[in-house]
Amino acid sequence: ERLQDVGLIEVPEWVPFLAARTNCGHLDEYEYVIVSRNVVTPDGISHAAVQIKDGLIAAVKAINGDASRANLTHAAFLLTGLTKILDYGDLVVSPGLIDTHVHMNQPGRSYWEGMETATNAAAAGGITTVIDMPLNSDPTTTTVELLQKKISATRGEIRVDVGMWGGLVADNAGDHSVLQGMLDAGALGFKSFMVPSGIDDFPYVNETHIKAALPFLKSAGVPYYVHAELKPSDDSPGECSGDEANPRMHASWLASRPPSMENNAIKLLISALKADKTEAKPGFRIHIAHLADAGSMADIQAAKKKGLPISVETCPHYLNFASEDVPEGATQYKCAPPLRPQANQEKLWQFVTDGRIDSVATDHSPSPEEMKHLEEGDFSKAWGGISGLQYGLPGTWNGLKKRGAGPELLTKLWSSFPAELAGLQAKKGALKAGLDADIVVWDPEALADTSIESLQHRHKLSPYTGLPLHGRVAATFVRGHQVFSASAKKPVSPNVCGKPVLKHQL
Ligand SMILES: NC(=O)NC(NC(N)=O)C(=O)[O-]
Ligand SMILES: [Zn+2]
Ligand SMILES: [Zn+2]
Repeated sequence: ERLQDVGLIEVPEWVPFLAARTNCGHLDEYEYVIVSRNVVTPDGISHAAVQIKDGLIAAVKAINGDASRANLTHAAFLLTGLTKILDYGDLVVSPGLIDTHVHMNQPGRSYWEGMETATNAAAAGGITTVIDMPLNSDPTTTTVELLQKKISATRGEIRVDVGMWGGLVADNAGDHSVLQGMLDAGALGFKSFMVPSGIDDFPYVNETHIKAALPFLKSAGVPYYVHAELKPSDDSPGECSGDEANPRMHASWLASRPPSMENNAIKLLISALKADKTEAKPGFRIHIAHLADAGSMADIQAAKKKGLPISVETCPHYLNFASEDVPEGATQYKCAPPLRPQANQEKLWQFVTDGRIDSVATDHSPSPEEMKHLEEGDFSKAWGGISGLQYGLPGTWNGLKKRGAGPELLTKLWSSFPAELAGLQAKKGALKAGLDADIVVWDPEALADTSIESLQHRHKLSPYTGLPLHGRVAATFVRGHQVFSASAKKPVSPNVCGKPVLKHQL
């Protein structure tokens, strides 16, 4: 009888037969309905029933007529004939978030974070797919063999789906067979640094390397993710003076990484793009990681206007914290590029709300607390990286809400654009029939739980702790598996419901 049921549902041919018949997570059912008055569909927000079967979205059915709060369950039953109905009332039901910039640090540095704790945090934060950076695992992910090590490391660990970026470094930039090998093994695209990364086996690339790699990346039709900061030129201010020489002040760290470092790197990337005449296949773009300097937006915007394939992300920490407000010695706020002044932050918000910034990602880059040197509070010694994976949704929504934007913008920034960036759009990033049932249910009016008790990260030092941010996650579903439910006794399901997301399986 079940086999016949499967035949009734129209799903694309690539969907494996009986994909998710065994269930994982908090729910026993493999076929059920999620209903709410605020479902974010590609056509806007509506009263709708999302029908889920075998891990996929079988249908999204609009509820016409009486969709009063009390009638939702009944309306969903009439529309679908199913009796397992999760009625979320007025909560927002939207595509799960895709965090394209995460350092999980496994294999090799699981004591910095690890896949289990990272994906637990993702589940609690409404993130259904994490794309892992090729560093700070040890070894880094710069060859086929090393990528395979990382794919193997997911086994028995991951609570949400996990994709991987390959590392494009000085050694392999010109070796297209190595790069192609990583794509064949499942990498979704490549990541480079243009400054020292803090990890010895992840050397940064220069203009020559970038020019050597571009023809390959363009013809392969894969994204090139870049940490865009260039070392200051000889005539830049360099050493800081006066108060700023105090290494316990964030201002000292800020002064050592001026906006010109970002701007020079971005200019170099744009000129390399202009110079390269290889035809770009769809899927190729340069994606500027973690833009902190709002002043660089003019160059990015001009390049976009010329039709160059370039996009840009920022991170919740640049949107929520400003340099002036960082307490003395509070190295949990240290990241690169650094948090910039308040005036810059407001401009970033403007670019997020007007659509000029394409995506938001956490750049979760945690380390053991000792590496933050909190007792000395020395910004020059502390590991650069902010721990914020669990707070991507509230860290973005809180400011969107304040500025009058709706959940559709959150979905664009965190689900639909990231899916397209990583080439996942045939499977993820929207609530529509045939896609994976990756869903987050959240309360836009309630404050997120930012207590240490509910924090899933391995290390609990995070600048978000205790911050009042709107956007409380109620439930998270990965391919139909309910991996998080705020109302469950143990909200994060202990089951390993995630799968690696590999390019050849898309
Ligand atoms: N090695 C890192 O994790 N670096 C990261 N560190 C930050 N952002 O401070 C990054 O993405 O640049
Ligand atoms: Zn970076
Ligand atoms: Zn990063």
